Amino acid sequence: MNTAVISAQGLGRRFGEHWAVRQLDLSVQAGMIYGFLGPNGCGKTTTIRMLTGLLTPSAGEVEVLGQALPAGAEPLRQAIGYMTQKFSLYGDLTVAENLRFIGQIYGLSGKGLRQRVTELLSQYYLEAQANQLAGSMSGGQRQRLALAAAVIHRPQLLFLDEPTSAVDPESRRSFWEQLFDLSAEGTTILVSTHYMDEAERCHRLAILEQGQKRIDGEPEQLMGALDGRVVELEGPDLRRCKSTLVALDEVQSAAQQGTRLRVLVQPGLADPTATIKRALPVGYPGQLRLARPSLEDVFVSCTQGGAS
Ligand SMILES: Nc1ncnc2c1ncn2[C@@H]1O[C@H](COP(=O)(O)OP(=O)(O)OP(=O)(O)O)[C@@H](O)[C@H]1O
Repeated sequence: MNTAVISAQGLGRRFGEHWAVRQLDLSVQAGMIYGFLGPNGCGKTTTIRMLTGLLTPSAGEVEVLGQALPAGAEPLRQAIGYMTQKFSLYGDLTVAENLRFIGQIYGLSGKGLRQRVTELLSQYYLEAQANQLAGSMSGGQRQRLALAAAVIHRPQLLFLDEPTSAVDPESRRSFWEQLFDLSAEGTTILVSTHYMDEAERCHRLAILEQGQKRIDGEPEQLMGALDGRVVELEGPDLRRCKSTLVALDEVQSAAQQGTRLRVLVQPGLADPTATIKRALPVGYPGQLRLARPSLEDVFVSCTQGGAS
């Protein structure tokens, strides 16, 4: 895993006066599942559209699968798969007809096309729906069909733009199993999401906010870098504790999770639990302990804490 299939320097895109993506440097190695994590409007779709050659950058250099963009957009199109946020297949064609149609666009025909459609129907658990109109399927079935269509031509590189935003947790889990299967076969995957649990499944990820990359790395490393900075408080009156604690210079943020308050302290603090204890009312009966950092903590530490 040491060949960059996506490489960008200073990539940017402006709409009028507004920079939707700014100064983005990116390197995605072959075989990797690379995640873009960020809230709505942070520039995930705009970046993916530039990397697929569909949108011309306003600034920067970008090379995907050896093609400099936008010049190499046409040859690139045959080598990549792209699953957009919106269901873009034909609701009035059946599942099998949709796959045959997309297969033909990618130059498959005859026995090869029939075999590939049969294979995909089985692999993506769509055999029972083969003759059903795509428009009448459930969210999870549509999403499996969209993924099957995106990989019909066995692309080396697959772009998925918030692929699971409209499906239930069970469908999301099985969708990710399919992504790991594709990755194990050597497909490089770039996936955007605003779900922390999905981002944590990626080999590597970038956190985007307001069109800029705030941080990137392996999820475990990013979380490990916050060791010793997350304190969990369990006790009564957490709303009032929160307003007291966020007013401290030593505290970067605090967020309630059920019966607990997670407090992220500034880097370099010698004894975070003691600092927090001192700030709480004398005799406050709550429990304080250092907690294992989560990806949400990473997100809060490197952004303005905007809700995703
Ligand atoms: N064609 C366009 N014309 C003008 N502004 C645009 C256009 N496309 C995107 N933008 C703006 O660029 C910013 C980034 O949008 P983008 O769709 O890339 O974000 P996103 O992270 O994919 O969010 P979402 O998940 O909501 O699609 C937003 O402020 C959006 O309004």
